[in-house]
Amino acid sequence: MRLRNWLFQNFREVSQLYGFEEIDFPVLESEALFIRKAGEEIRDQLYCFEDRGNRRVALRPELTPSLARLVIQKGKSVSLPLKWFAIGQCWRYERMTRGRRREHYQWNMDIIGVPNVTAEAELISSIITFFKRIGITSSDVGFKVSSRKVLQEVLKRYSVPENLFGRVCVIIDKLEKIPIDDIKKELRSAELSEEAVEELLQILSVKSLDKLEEKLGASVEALTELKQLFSLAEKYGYSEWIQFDASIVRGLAYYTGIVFEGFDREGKLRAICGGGRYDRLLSTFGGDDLPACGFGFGDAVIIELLKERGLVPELSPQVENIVCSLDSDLQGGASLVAARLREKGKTVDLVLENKPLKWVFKRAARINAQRLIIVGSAEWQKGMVRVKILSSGEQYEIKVDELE
Ligand SMILES: Nc1ccc(Br)nc1
Repeated sequence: MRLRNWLFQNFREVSQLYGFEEIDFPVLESEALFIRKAGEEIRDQLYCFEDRGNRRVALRPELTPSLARLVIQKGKSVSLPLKWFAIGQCWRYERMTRGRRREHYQWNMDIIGVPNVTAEAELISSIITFFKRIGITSSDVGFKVSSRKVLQEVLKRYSVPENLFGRVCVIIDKLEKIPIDDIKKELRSAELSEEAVEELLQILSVKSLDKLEEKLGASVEALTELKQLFSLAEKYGYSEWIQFDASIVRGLAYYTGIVFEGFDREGKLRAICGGGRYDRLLSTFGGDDLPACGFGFGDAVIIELLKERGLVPELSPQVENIVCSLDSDLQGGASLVAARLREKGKTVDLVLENKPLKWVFKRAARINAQRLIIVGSAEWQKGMVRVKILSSGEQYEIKVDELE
């Protein structure tokens, strides 16, 4: 819990550093919010059920659909751009045999109402700021960046219907996760011609913007946007963190433009975070479309990375005072001393039972108390208590009123 609080504190401080407002949504939503027909894993693993009102509901697997619903609900009552962040528990339903977690926490930052790539550049910058705060450098982690407009351009040239776009992206996202022949089979089952499949896989292997320009031509929007993003990255000073990689499409069907994911350069871990532009999501829920982009950053892989790099912080419990009485009829005195110290904002662990001093010293060490305050009858008669500084062993008597 201390490690989680430390992580979330950093999420929050970075979000506030970038001027984002915190929001939250219900963990339980209508199942319909997450029903998409693009064959996504997030759909297959939906933690859904029927509630006592016979409603189909689900524990949210991600936060973005709830954010979209909230933007629509707020409608004209909020002024754009919206810069919102949330840290929320998300769920999936997997068989326990897989031994994987069913719940995790995700930090999300989203910018609603900004159509140009300055929004994506800002989001990537915020994640890099987070990494730097916790000691992760560009030699530990990088970002693979691409745009789904690359795929869209290819599909258009092979007249693949628009409504297949999300599904094709979800299939492509499985590259390097399932055999290439299965990818080809799934693409063919999505009615892509043999030629379209080959051209698609060809373009996905492109690793430089120059090469992409050779393939697609300089005027293609995908290219101009990516060039803008890389030029902004240079101004932010984070060029060494990002690289173009056409194979990055991300596995969520609703992305429509720039997509990015944070990866560990040693290649041992799954993606650390990911996000992108989703300009068409609001209309899928009956709202008017607004330009939108955002990312999700889970609390699991980052902890594995910190462990790999020996960067997990030492977060021992810390309390300033432990207060005890030497006999049960002085328990009230101990409570009074504790109350006085707490009124002054001092943290106190009050021993609540009549325990021998040996037990108190053990507990003081376990909770890392700085000071032991003993209420004993002799001192109490004089309105005093005995104080022991646990690090130095120094001890002295002091009037209760002078305690601070
Ligand atoms: N979407 C999702 C939810 C929960 C976990 Br654990 N992983 C992914």
